[in-house]
Amino acid sequence: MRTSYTADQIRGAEQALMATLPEGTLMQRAAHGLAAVCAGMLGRVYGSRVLLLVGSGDNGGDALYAGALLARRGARVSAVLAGARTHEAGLAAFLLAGGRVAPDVGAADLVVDGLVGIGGTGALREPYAGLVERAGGPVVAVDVPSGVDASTGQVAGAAVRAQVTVTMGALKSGLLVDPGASRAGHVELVDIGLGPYLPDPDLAALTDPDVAALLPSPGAESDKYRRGVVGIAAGSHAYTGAAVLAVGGALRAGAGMVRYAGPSAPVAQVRTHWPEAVITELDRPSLAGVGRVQAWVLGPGLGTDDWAHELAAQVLASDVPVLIDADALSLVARDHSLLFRSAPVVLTPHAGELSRLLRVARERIEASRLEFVRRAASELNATVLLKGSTTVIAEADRPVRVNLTGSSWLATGGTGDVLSGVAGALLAGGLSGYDAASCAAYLHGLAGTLAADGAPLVSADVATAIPEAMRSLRRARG
Ligand SMILES: NC(=O)C1=CN([C@@H]2O[C@H](COP(=O)(O)OP(=O)(O)OC[C@H]3O[C@@H](n4cnc5c(N)ncnc54)[C@H](OP(=O)(O)O)[C@@H]3O)[C@@H](O)[C@H]2O)[C@@H](O)CC1
Ligand SMILES: [K+]
Repeated sequence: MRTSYTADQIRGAEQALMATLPEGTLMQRAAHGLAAVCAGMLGRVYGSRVLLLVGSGDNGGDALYAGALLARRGARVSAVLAGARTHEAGLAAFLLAGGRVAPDVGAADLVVDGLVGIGGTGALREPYAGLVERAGGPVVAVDVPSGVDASTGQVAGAAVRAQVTVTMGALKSGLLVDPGASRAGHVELVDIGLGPYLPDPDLAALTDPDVAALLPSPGAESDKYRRGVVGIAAGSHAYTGAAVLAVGGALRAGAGMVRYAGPSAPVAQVRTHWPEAVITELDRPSLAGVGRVQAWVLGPGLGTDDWAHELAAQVLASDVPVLIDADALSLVARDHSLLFRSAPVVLTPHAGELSRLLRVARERIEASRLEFVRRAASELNATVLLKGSTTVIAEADRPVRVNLTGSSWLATGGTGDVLSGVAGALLAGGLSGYDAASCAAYLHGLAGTLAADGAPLVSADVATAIPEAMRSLRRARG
């Protein structure tokens, strides 16, 4: 499990640790870690040109001490002092090591962004914003890319786009969530001894062994019912493919059995593609005769007419967990009373769907994914998986989970339907909504990477690659 923290949480831990150590120790640890990463990026330190962008706080101090270490190894290091004041001891060490102060940015083999760290607030002010825009060359950001909110990943104006971010003590949440995450590049963590002082994390991200340990696997006693029966209420005369893809996702993710219920057109398609599914053709929106399931997937391609509303109401009146996706999210956005139930609900919106559910502009959601996924989980009393450039999963009183797998090739029609089916299989297999949603996002991202392998994919390929993704996790676990 990887964990991350807000700026305030980091500050609290740093203060507690600092109280046990001689003054300046932490900054020295930070600077040594930073200089080592810079040296690695430069390859040959001697004779290389390094430019430090130095702000008024301790983030600038880290950069100056690291610059001093590089200067002592023969780098030509210059520093633009951008703040109204500069870390005094850091500047003295830098000048003593042969560093020089420059009036403005110039050509460099490496730029070190020490403008602001966890003390930054709001959009970068001048002269910082201009420096960020003028500086050329590969950038290593100190602690967080300047202009990215360390706690939320929000970017309010100009912001550094780093190749590498060297972060001190623990990950900051803004490095895991877009738009901040895509500004951070590769993140290197420098251990400064903060571990014992950190509180419960703000965010958590599952890794291969976590997901391998959570996934249900059949034992000697298993049969199709014990492994979990998933019901899929999806598809319509207009949209048949969504039903095929959701059923495929559920089957490939290891459902003991999939029961599909829908009208004749998608039934014909599902029957052709998935002889494994047990099918009920519906001539009216009723679940009578569909049989017992352990979880429902509701919504892909369902439509939003009265027929769809009635079927959704019946599914949601059941006493098993329900995953609500796509058209069913629109139905719920129009009629929140559909969500009044005691069994678990998992919602899987993208930003546009969440904007309808919360009645908040889509742009605001995209700029502030953490805030709105948390709000949705608490207001709608559900597990909420917000899809997008960073997929995040929220449930009341739990750390938000951030999904770290995925490929840009997954941004294609139908992949969400596969994700619903995968999550439905995991719910039926007994995972909680929180674990089912997080593991489904992880497997789906991994399967997307395997299926794409650097080239376009279609959504059916993602379902096909789910077993390979599971095998790769289990191999990693040994
Ligand atoms: N504490 C520790 O133990 C350790 C800390 N460490 C390091 O210290 C960093 C935190 O240092 P910090 O607290 O001095 O804050 P920091 O981010 O450097 O700058 C804050 C100043 O920036 C300014 N400013 C703010 N927003 C702005 C904006 N939008 N646009 C322009 N300017 C803006 C504002 O200054 P003002 O403008 O008011 O003069 C504010 O006072 C941390 O990230 C890590 O790198 C490590 O060495 C490990 C040990
Ligand atoms: K920085």
